[in-house]
Amino acid sequence: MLDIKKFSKVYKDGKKAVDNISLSVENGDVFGFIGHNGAGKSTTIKSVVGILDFEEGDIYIDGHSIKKEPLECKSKFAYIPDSPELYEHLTGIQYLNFVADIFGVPEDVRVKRIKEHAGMFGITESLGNLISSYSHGMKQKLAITGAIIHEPKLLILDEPFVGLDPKAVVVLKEIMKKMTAKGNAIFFSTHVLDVAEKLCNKVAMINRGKLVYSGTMDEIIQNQTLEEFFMKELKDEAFIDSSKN
Ligand SMILES: Nc1ncnc2c1ncn2[C@@H]1O[C@H](COP(=O)(O)OP(=O)(O)OP(=O)(O)O)[C@@H](O)[C@H]1O
Repeated sequence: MLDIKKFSKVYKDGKKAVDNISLSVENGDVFGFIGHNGAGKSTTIKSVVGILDFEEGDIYIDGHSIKKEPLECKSKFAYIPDSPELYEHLTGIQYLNFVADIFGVPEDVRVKRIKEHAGMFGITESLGNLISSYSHGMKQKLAITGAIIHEPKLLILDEPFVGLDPKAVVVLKEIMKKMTAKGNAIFFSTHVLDVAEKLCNKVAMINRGKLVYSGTMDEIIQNQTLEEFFMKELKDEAFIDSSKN
């Protein structure tokens, strides 16, 4: 569903933020992308969704290259950034109908999905209000409701659990599980390792732009927690670095 192949990203100032990473997300996967601050997660995600361009490697969504066939790719996935920027002058329901129109979601289907997901998040009564009056968490809930209105084959999220209240975290986890049970895939970055451990069947860890692990969660947590694995990987890296000096 998502194939990242030998992808590197160098920013204009010469900073190599991501260095030759490859990974594959398959149908039905809940794939967690973990790493410390500045490791390269958002850079990778923004390149996957076509916001950032890049020279080295390629990224395929359902077999289409984001570089060469961006429109085909964009019809298959939905992306929720860490701080969604929505059209503040629209009401919640106008925004949801706008997204549903873009993706050609039939009236009866969109009504059903809005009722279900806005209801789960508890924002139904606010849908008639302007988005400019929403709190940060409400905007996130609306962005998620909009993103899944066309049942994307691939849902891409950058730090989805930050800023959500505990009930919304439970709801989002439920939505993610339901999506993947239908054979769709999810790729998301997170610092919340205990959620990733419980939710993800696969995980990749990036450290200073390089991939240090990509594989199944089961392999990692045979005799340690994901947090222990994460700390060990970072410690090993620090040891290798200091041994060079
Ligand atoms: N526009 C930019 N120009 C130059 N360097 C950048 C730019 N954006 C990010 N970087 C650098 O690229 C590296 C990776 O940043 P990125 O935002 O991808 O990290 P991240 O893993 O998402 O971090 P966080 O967990 O803090 O969100 C960092 O060293 C960062 O300073």
